[in-house]
Amino acid sequence: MKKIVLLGYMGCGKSTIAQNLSKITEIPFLDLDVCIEKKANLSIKDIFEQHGEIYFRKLEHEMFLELLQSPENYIIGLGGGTPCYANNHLLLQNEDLVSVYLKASIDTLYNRLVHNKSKRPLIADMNEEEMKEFIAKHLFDRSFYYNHAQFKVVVDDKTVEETVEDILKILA
Ligand SMILES: Nc1ncnc2c1ncn2[C@@H]1O[C@H](COP(=O)(O)OP(=O)(O)O)[C@@H](O)[C@H]1O
Ligand SMILES: O=C(O)C1=C[C@@H](OP(=O)(O)O)[C@@H](O)[C@H](O)C1
Ligand SMILES: [Mg+2]
Repeated sequence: MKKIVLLGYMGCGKSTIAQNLSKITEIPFLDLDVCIEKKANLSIKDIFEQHGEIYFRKLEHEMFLELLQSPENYIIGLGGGTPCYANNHLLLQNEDLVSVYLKASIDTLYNRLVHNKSKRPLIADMNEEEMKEFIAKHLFDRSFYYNHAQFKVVVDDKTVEETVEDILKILA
């Protein structure tokens, strides 16, 4: 059994899907953001506010390496930006793991994030119009990195259960 790494834009469902996949497979689940928060003893929002994004990206890279080097098996939910910094995208192609890009459209992401942005410092202060434009541009920039995943699952119009099913098929 290999480590399973879920990636994709903010709001695509990494944390939600990882948790549900964990229940079915009985493989423990770790959320990279939660691991960073525990280690830094600060919320993601406070890390950004007190130390800035570059410091966060350093912690994120270190924690990603630490989890990948652990001898135990995990389902790991990355942060939306994880593959896009510190050459983390190259780690997604490691044969010791299975990486899955949860691909969502701009509309899906916008609809999920619009009422769910306060803990996400990159979008927390944006109004609805700014957010839609930001997501569109940002997703375009980041797709290059997300496309380094070994597998892709389109999540638009799917229930949590349907997306989990799609990932189970990849793992079978
Ligand atoms: N079909 C679905 N799959 C995944 N998440 C969904 C779905 N429908 C609604 N949601 C909601 O979208 C949000 C996804 O957020 P989250 O799992 O934190 O994503 P990420 O970790 O990728 O940022 C959650 O609030 C979740 O309840
Ligand atoms: O896209 C990003 O750069 C970020 C996504 C967040 O994780 P989620 O994708 O789980 O919201 C979190 O790591 C941080 O706010 C930065
Ligand atoms: Mg998350």
